[in-house]
Amino acid sequence: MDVNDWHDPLLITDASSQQQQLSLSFNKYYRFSSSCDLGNTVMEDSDCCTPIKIEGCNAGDFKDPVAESVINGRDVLGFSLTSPDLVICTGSPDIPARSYGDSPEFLKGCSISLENGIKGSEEVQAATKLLTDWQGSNDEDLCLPAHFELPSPPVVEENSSELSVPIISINVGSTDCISSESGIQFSEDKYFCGGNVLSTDTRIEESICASVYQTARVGNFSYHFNNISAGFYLVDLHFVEVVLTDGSTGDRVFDVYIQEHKAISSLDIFARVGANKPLLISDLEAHVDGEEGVSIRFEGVIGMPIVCGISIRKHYSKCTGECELLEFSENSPQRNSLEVNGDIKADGELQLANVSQEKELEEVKRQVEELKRENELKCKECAEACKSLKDLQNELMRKSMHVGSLAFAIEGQVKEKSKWFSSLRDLTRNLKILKMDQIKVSEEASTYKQQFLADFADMSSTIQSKLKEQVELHEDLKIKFIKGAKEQKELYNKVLDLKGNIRVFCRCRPLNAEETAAGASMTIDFEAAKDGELNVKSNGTSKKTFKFDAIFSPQANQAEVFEDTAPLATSVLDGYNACIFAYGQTGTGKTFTMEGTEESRGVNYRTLEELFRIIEERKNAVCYEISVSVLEVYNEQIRDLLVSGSQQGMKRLEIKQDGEGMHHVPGLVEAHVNNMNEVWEALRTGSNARAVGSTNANEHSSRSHWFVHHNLW
Ligand SMILES: Nc1ncnc2c1ncn2[C@@H]1O[C@H](COP(=O)(O)OP(=O)(O)OP(=O)(O)O)[C@@H](O)[C@H]1O
Repeated sequence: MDVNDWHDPLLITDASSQQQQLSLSFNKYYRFSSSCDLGNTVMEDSDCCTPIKIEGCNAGDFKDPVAESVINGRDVLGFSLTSPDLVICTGSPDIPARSYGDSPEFLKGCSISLENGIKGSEEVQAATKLLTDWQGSNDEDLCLPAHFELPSPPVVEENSSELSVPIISINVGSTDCISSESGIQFSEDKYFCGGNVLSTDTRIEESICASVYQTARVGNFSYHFNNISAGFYLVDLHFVEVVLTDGSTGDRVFDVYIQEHKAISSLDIFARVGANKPLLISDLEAHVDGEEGVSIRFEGVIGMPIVCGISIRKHYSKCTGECELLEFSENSPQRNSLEVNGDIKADGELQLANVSQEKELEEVKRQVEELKRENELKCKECAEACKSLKDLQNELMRKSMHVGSLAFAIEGQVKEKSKWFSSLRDLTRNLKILKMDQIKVSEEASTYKQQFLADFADMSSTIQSKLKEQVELHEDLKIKFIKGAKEQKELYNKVLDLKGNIRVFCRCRPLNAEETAAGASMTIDFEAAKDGELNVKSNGTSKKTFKFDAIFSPQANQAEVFEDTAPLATSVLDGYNACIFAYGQTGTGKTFTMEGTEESRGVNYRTLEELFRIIEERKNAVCYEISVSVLEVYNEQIRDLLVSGSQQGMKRLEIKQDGEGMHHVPGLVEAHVNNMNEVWEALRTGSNARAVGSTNANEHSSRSHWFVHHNLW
């Protein structure tokens, strides 16, 4: 805002808001551009979305209140927020802009009226009006109130007896001299400067002289009567509105200046008497000092001035006053004039009148001083009021901005809410659909359940009968299986019996490095050994023949050797006793054949593997418990190899024979095993406890007989 941009009274109103309306009236206001920057918000014309009412202007005067910055000579300010509050600012229709000017000093004349119930004090308003009038008169000195507010001009009766005979009367706009019914002579139009002549056929019959009102002068013009001598005069002006007869109030408004002092302010003939009605404004004072004559100037405010007749009369009462003041100046023209008038008063009376007038003058001066002080006081009050107005205005702006932002926020919330409502509605609808589906599904489920229960009962009875059949079949099969297995076992063992209870195999190890180095060679004919006959050759001829169940050549591996002993594992699990042992000279390969190496396991390990495989295979039918005992016969003594070294020899072990002819060693440790690892652990414990030594034929020769006994239950 620019503080210097003070203007006409300002009215702020919000015609659209349903809320409390706020209207402010100022004698001045800040001028904004059509785009107002308020804080961070730039309000453009296009932002004006609120219907706007500008008080004091006709609705059709303009469409865009901001774009129309001047209406009928008044400045108009408009701005609007998108908030529901406010805001429109316009110039007051009552006071013309040019009456005030743009002076910042006019701040003193600020008056405030808050139409929402807050009003400025009457004193402030009165002072404001007074100041306004003073400023409007453009007179720095105090003037009579009649100068700044036009009093209702008298509509003089045409036959008024108070009117004295004019010294000059002009029939304005006419070249004819006419005489009125009252005898006044209106001469032809002269003494004018500017304007145009207007004539009409309309006769204003009710006037003192209808012909006077049939011609007129229109425009900005003036009259100068320079043949009038010094003195006091009264001027009568004849008006009639014969042109804008269909117009309205405010179509033609003008001022009249006599001797360049405003004598009539904002005269609106139509407003006073309407159209085609005579209007006589009389007794307008004119004082002629010297040879200047009388000048009358007409100046338009709205439209062009118009006048039909002018009369100038002598102001006798003023002339009398002059004579009173000039009583001792015997040779003066004034005295002569007073003498002519024959109205000179006695000396005493004149002195009394003089004293009385001096007192009146003093009183008037005192009142003027008092009014000046009061004026200053009121000005201060006005300044304070204006400051609070400014604060209020700022507060109002701030509130408006706040309201605007709240409105935005609310709008956002409302949108969000409506979105949520619509989502909720959709969800509710979906929920209803789902509930209906659920009911439908429940009904179907109930139907299916009943159907299923019925079917289930049928199926259950069917299954039970089938199961019963299967159980019976199973039992039958089981009996048959057991029977078959028994038969198979018997047949199998019969086969073993047929093969012989004791079977002897011969395995020949390959020549070792020493033997090869010593030039030794094989003396066995292994081609012939395929049939179980072992020929020992000497010097190329067969020297002796041995018969075995099978003969394994040096090329036979551990798996081939185990193949012929594997069936014994099945026999053992079928309840037969079996014994596998190796016999032979030292270094011939007994340990290798029975134990083997980690890479090439021997008969022991492989037989145990086979045992546990069959146990796993039969676990659903038979439950086996396995224990392992390891003993050594060394120097014709029995040693328990699963007993720790410190306990060795504490108990003497012997081989006993029971009543059934079975041999056993009472007190021998039996280690219960569940898998191959536990068995192998027991065997390794026993192996480590064996008595070993070296012989000429074997570096790690076993010096004992080692038995591994497996008990099965
Ligand atoms: N079939 C074979 N193939 C290869 N090497 C073998 C074979 N049989 C035995 N050997 C080797 O011969 C050597 C002697 O074998 P092993 O210790 O088994 O004889 P042994 O009969 O147990 O001797 P001892 O009665 O003195 O304990 C070992 O080094 C062994 O690896």
